[in-house]
Amino acid sequence: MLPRVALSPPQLLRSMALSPSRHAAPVLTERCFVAELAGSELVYFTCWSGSGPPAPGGSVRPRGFLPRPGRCYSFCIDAAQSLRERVRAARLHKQLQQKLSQAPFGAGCQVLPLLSYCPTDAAAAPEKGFLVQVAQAAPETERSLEELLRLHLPAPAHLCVYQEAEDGQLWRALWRLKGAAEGKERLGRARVVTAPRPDRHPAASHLLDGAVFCSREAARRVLEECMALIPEAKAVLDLVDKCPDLPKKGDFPVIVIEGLDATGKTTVTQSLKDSLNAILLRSPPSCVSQWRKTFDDEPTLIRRAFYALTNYIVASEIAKESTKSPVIIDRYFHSTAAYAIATEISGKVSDLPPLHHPVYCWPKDLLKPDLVILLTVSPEERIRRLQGRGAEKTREEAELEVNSFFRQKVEESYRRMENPSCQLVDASRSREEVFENVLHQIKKHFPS
Ligand SMILES: Nc1nc2c(ncn2[C@@H]2O[C@H](COP(=O)(O)OP(=O)(O)OP(=O)(O)O)[C@@H](O)[C@H]2O)c(=O)[nH]1
Ligand SMILES: Nc1ncnc2c1ncn2[C@@H]1O[C@H](COP(=O)(O)OP(=O)(O)O)[C@@H](O)[C@H]1O
Repeated sequence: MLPRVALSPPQLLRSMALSPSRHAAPVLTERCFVAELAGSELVYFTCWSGSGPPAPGGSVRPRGFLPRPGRCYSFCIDAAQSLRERVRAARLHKQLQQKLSQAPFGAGCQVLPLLSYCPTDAAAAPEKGFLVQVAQAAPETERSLEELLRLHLPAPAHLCVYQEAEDGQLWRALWRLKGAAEGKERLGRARVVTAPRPDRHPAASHLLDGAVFCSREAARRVLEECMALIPEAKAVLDLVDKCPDLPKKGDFPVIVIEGLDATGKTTVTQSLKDSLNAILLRSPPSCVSQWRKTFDDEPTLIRRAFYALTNYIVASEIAKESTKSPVIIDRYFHSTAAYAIATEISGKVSDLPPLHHPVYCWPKDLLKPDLVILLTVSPEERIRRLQGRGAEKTREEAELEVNSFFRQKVEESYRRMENPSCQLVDASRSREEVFENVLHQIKKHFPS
């Protein structure tokens, strides 16, 4: 069983918006929340226990929140401070996500990502949790949820229950779950109102070194913390530690081909290898393939640290090979960053961090290629090719297929990458035309 994560009552009471006294001027709670509803719609809300009308922006009941006549629950896992606690909290969140996708929660429950954040302090780490919408309020579902929290969260665990009152208002009750035998105690009740949409997605300021790693050391520290939990972490670190720091690129051209799966990277890179008499590398490299499934099943913090470190392993190969011949790479840092950003930033393209955000910048200690080409095809053409290829999909590839909003966020994140940015090539044409267009980009970049 995973270690427990401390949920201090003050953080919960703070999110309960217990105003100092019922007659004090009503204030919005310190904590606000954002949930990703179906269709990647984000709903921002907070709780209000003041007696007067809520402040502007906090007076409307958030829509799409509570299925009628159903019920809604939520809980968050405290944003731990130390890296060790962050690793354990991330794995606990992943474990709870898996439990909530199984019976007895499966069919009648919609489990939505929830983020709790402090609107007045962007530096305060957001807390990840879940909003569980239940189509038909049923005591056994509530009991199962309470049991899940009692089992995995530190005692006393806390659960928020949302209900519609006779006046049509949405109310949230905060319950402290004591031991199974002692039942539970209601700590307070507050109205749920919309919260002002922040200028930036609450997760944006915590992407760096939480999902997109901007240094080998930052990624390395995460896997070091995992060694006691994931045996393969040590094997990956041993490989990384054999790689020189800051390997230098050789004199031959280093060209990366990027793009969503089935855009034609494998086809183009193979043709480039033959026509340029180049060495073809891939990220992640084959030497870590056997551990990929293990890390693909881990939460973002750990999974992205793994992919980031594999880029440093490839970098040492690039340094070596580019002294002898041109090097073509199938995926590199831009794939790692684009998938991490699109996974961590809920909502749509408009919710991504703005252009020139540091998360789109190349890590200073990662060997930089001369040219990055992004293959783009229409969604329809991509699906056609995927079906034609019949390849086994990663979970993200499956997600790309069903969730066009996720795909659009990955694509847009690729396009926002800087230093180097991506040169776009329309890859929806014939293999020959696409190859000609890629060669044209390369000749433009390397005139001599
Ligand atoms: N290479 C790479 N893949 C990632 C990363 N993060 C997530 N992925 C997932 O891994 C899939 C691609 O894995 P690859 O090993 O490149 O397999 P592939 O056959 O080359 O993928 P495609 O050719 O694009 O279909 C992506 O579609 C993502 O679902 C990353 O940092 N690097
Ligand atoms: N320009 C193209 N036109 C039509 N089909 C293509 C083209 N390029 C690749 N394909 C086919 O599409 C599928 C995916 O191509 P692949 O090179 O494996 O993409 P990726 O490596 O990006 O996943 C393969 O079946 C491939 O034969």
